[in-house]
Amino acid sequence: MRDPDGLIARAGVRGDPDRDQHFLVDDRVLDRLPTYLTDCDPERTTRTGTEATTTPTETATATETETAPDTIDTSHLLEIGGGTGALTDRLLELGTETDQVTVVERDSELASFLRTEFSDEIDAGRLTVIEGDALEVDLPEFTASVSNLPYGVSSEITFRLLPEGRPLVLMFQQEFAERMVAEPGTSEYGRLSVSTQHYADAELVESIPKEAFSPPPAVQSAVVRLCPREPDYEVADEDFFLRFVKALFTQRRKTIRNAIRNTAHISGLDAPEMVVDAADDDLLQKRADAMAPAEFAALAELASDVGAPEGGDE
Ligand SMILES: C[S@@+](CC[C@H](N)C(=O)[O-])C[C@H]1O[C@@H](n2cnc3c(N)ncnc32)[C@H](O)[C@@H]1O
Repeated sequence: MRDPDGLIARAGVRGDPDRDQHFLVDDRVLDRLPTYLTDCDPERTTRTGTEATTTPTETATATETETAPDTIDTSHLLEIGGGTGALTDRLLELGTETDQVTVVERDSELASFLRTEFSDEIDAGRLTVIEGDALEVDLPEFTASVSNLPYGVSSEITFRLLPEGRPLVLMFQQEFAERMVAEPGTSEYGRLSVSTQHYADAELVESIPKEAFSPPPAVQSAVVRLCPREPDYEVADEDFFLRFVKALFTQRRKTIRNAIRNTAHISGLDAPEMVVDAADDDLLQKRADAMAPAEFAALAELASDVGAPEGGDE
């Protein structure tokens, strides 16, 4: 296993916080990160649409004809933000000789170092280094991702990965991680919680002190495990649902009744008053931060039916 301080020394770099460069230097944390993947239930990680099983009958049929996987598929791991390769090294160790890792790194000096440091693994076809912005490059068909994300774009990257329906173990700033996993009725609960949990079961599995990084970030970090699954509600128009949730949380201190009326320009609702007339009175008296995801979904379906949402910008 490569020593993280040795990698930084060989790369001849100092992490630049202005470019989201905080390299993990704690071996124990590096060792633990990939292990968190294994706690996702492989039988439930079927969110990518075509494979999803929705009824008991369909599930029974599927298990008769296919063998359900008993472990998470780590045959192609994706890492966003490779840095000097300390985590890349652990991900390569996790797989067999035929498994692959793809790492995306925006910094050309670091990408070049990764190509030199891991030339054997690249030659063996086990590692691909993509130099570029993780928000723009084409991503491979990965089976899972473990990444210490660049915090400046962690939200955008996460919502690029989540719809892919793969198990993810991602490092965030602590406060962001707490908002992702928050439950209704808490001060951390908001649009980020509902949007995240629409795609996956989200769990904060470990807080990481600043000293685990070089250079240390300004705030504590946290690891979130995201196990993909279908939500326990149905929405016909996912884009509208997410836009509607975003709209209602812009008025989190108002009742849902007033929030629906005040945010039609965000949600795209054509007839907000018709939605208010049709919705349940108890629900309309709630505030957004007390609404469970399934309640947002039911309201979004009603709004789709009676309020005629039009396309809008995310
Ligand atoms: C927090 S560091 C993690 C480095 C390494 N994985 C580790 O754990 O030590 C984030 C890395 O992402 C890179 N990065 C920053 N913005 C990026 C982007 N938009 N796309 C891809 N990589 C990015 C940085 O250069 C840095 O190497």
